[in-house]
Amino acid sequence: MRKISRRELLRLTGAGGLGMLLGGGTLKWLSPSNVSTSAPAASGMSATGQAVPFYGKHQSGIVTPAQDFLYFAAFDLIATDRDEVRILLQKWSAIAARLQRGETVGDDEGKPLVPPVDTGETIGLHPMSLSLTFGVGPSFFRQKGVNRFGLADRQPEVLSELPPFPGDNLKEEWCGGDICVQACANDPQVAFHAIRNLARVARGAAVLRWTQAGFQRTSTADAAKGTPRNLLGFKDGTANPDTTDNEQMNQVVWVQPDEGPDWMVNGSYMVVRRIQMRIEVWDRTTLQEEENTFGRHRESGAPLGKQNEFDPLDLERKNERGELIIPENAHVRLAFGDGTEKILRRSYSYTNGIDLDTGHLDAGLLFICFQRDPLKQFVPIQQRLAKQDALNEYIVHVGSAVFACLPGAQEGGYLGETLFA
Ligand SMILES: C=CC1=C(C)c2cc3[nH]c(cc4nc(cc5[nH]c(cc1n2)c(C)c5CCC(=O)O)C(CCC(=O)O)=C4C)c(C)c3C=C
Ligand SMILES: [Fe+2]
Repeated sequence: MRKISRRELLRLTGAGGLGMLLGGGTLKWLSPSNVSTSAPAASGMSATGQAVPFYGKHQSGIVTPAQDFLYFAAFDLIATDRDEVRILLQKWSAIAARLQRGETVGDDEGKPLVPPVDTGETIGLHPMSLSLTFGVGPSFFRQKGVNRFGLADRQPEVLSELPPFPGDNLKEEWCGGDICVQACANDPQVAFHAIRNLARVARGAAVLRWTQAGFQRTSTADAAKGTPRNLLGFKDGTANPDTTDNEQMNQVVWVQPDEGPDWMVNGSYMVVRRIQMRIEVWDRTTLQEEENTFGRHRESGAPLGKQNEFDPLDLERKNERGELIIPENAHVRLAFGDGTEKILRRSYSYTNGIDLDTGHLDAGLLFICFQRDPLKQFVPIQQRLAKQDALNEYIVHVGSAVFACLPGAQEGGYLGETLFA
């Protein structure tokens, strides 16, 4: 890892930025040996409170178990040269490793006359399985056609803006971003703290573009950790590929050595769609109509006509009147297609007060999925759904973004090292 000089750091952060946070002192926060552990000793820590390793072949937060809460942030770079971007990723990697261990950004002891290095709201808290997953969007490489950081020749062919889909009602304020950070944790304050502090140290290099908090039923509410339900009341995630099966994950999620670009091997592509639900309309719909919309039973999550949640879909089966049991326009039929396109979904519900246009609750799904190739996986599925899905009566896509999630970093290295090599 190339060391960051003090001059580089000060140029990047400005007098009021990290330079000040450091109190004119040393770059102590970057050193893993200088650890200010805010987390209590591991004894007595529940499984949900444990640390998820930051370093590894792949980034965490993709195939690692989904936590209860999400804080998602898309950033725009205001850095003007490539070194500033590299330094930002180096700083973020060092800090992310600390935060995932349950540590604060840095040691504040003995510096009463400067602002604390860390904002403090996680002092004394467990790591809470925090994972921080970083990705770069198409605009990271080219902004309005401009090769802004000299990295345009490294842009993956499959990392392009998603095509428009019928029915989209995308709002600028929920779209795009040069870099994303997906913070997931079993405590909302831990997830928020991570984004807040990453944004704080990015000062002078990147600014927040949009954020979205998300949640699902907590592991305390369902100790058995069954499939979570979305805000339409249905189990969501049943037919996901098995994240513990490496072979499946290599087929569906991880970029393989033969498909390039080389710097993305062991990374994955993330698609994010902010999907608003027309919950007032849904709440006036009969149970039968709801179940026909998804093609699954609400209570059990089983495919229509089957008993158990994990029974396979039978898309040919007809009732005594000769009608398909899972209707032609049911969500699962169209999402499954011919079974060749698979994605790993890792979505969270959101609520955002009231939609001022309609006076209704603003609630929905921050749909997040991972795949090796968004153009061959997400796009054809969404093309079928956008055209025909019975669910379209009850949802509208209002935000959209795509990111290349970097391969994992090795200890002593940083996220994006292969990209900047
Ligand atoms: C383009 C991809 C998908 C979008 C967008 C999407 C939106 C969306 N989905 C639900 C609820 C459910 N989806 C379910 C299954 C399912 N959905 C997708 C893809 C997208 N969904 C896939 C690939 C699948 C699996 C299909 C299969 O192989 O069987 C289900 C059923 C249970 C499950 O398997 O998870 C539900 C419920 C909502 C509410 C939504 C937008 C708001
Ligand atoms: Fe779905």
